[in-house]
Amino acid sequence: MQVSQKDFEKAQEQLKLLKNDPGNETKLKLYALFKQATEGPCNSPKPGMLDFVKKAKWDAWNSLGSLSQDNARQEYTKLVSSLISAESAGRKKDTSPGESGHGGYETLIVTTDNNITKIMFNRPEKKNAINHKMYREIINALQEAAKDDSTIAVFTGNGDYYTSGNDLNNFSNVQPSEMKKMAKDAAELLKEFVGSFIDFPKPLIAVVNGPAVGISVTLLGLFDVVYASDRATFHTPFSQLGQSPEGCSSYLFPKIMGSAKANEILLFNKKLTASEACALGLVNEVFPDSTFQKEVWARLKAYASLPKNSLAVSKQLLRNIEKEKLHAVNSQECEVLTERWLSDECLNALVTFFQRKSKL
Ligand SMILES: CCC/C=C/C(=O)SCCNC(=O)CCNC(=O)[C@H](O)C(C)(C)COP(=O)([O-])OP(=O)([O-])OC[C@H]1O[C@@H](n2cnc3c(N)ncnc32)[C@H](O)[C@@H]1OP(=O)([O-])[O-]
Repeated sequence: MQVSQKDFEKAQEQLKLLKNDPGNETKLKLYALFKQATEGPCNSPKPGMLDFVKKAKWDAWNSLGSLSQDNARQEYTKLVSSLISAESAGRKKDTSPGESGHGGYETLIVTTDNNITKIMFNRPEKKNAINHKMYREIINALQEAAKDDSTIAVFTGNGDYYTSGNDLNNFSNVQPSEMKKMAKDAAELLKEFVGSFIDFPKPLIAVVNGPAVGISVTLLGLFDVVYASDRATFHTPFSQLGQSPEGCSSYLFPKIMGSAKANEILLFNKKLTASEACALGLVNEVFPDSTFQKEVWARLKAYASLPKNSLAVSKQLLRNIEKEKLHAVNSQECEVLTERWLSDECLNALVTFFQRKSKL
């Protein structure tokens, strides 16, 4: 997209019409892009350490390096336009007073409040099963949360389930001639999906409000903290479904809980109670369901008031040691699954589910 000087000036006018404060980080970004667009790379002397505001502005501008004035104009205009559309999308109906809703999601409720971006699975009538749309929306929500003003991001489920994992309808209505393509596309989506958890730059917390199945369990190894209600259970019925582990669990579960315990869970479908998952190190702490929400959100509010940048750099230090390995594991798991999805074992398990002969 080529942005003219006129578009750039229009964006400056539009910015004045914003009703909500976009937050310091976004304001610094806008400042830096504006300076780069109008004056080119940072050319002023570095302010003293104690001149916090000037230093933050200088750092933001300087961080743009040799970005061209054209590109800076373009990025500035794009950022303003995204702020305007987010504001005009308005607050979602499901938000409480004080929460700002992120519009445009069908399968999730995404809100930001008290420096916490909450991403809530929202298909309660289907036990929050993750259909293709939800995979895509989660990837988008994580991208948004990485850039927004929140300090931490939290996943939870609406209704009685956390989530029942992959929506098995993702595999239905596929013509035999399209099976290979379906498996390849699904593996690509899964790789991108898990990759967005591996790369997420801020502390990521799971508030497991009820039973969790399949991929929603394996992904927990990629979260920084996991809190669970005592109603929650953790089940990865991969063999039963003719499938194989994903979410980097083939590497992270043995690391978290030791091979023997991981084998029972990942090979033999062992379903864990919340207290078992806690004893194995997959869950940090279990709360009685009656006080779960109150206790957990009070704690998260306190975490989210800690210095945001310090938390982000610390999270990244911890994650970066393993990032490459995790991406490699993710690729391999997706490759194996591509084959599994074409196997008779997997097809038979799906037929069984849809015939309602057995439930897990
Ligand atoms: C891609 C990456 C690899 C990922 C692997 C995994 O995640 S492996 C793990 C994959 N996950 C599984 O294998 C879990 C499969 N699901 C189950 O075994 C059971 O539904 C249950 C135990 C979760 C809840 O039993 P319950 O008797 O309490 O409730 P209910 O059964 O009456 O459910 C209400 C409605 O929701 C529907 N629905 C729920 N979950 C799914 C789903 N995942 N899919 C589709 N639909 C699902 C259900 O059909 C029903 O729809 P209806 O009839 O109203 O149109």
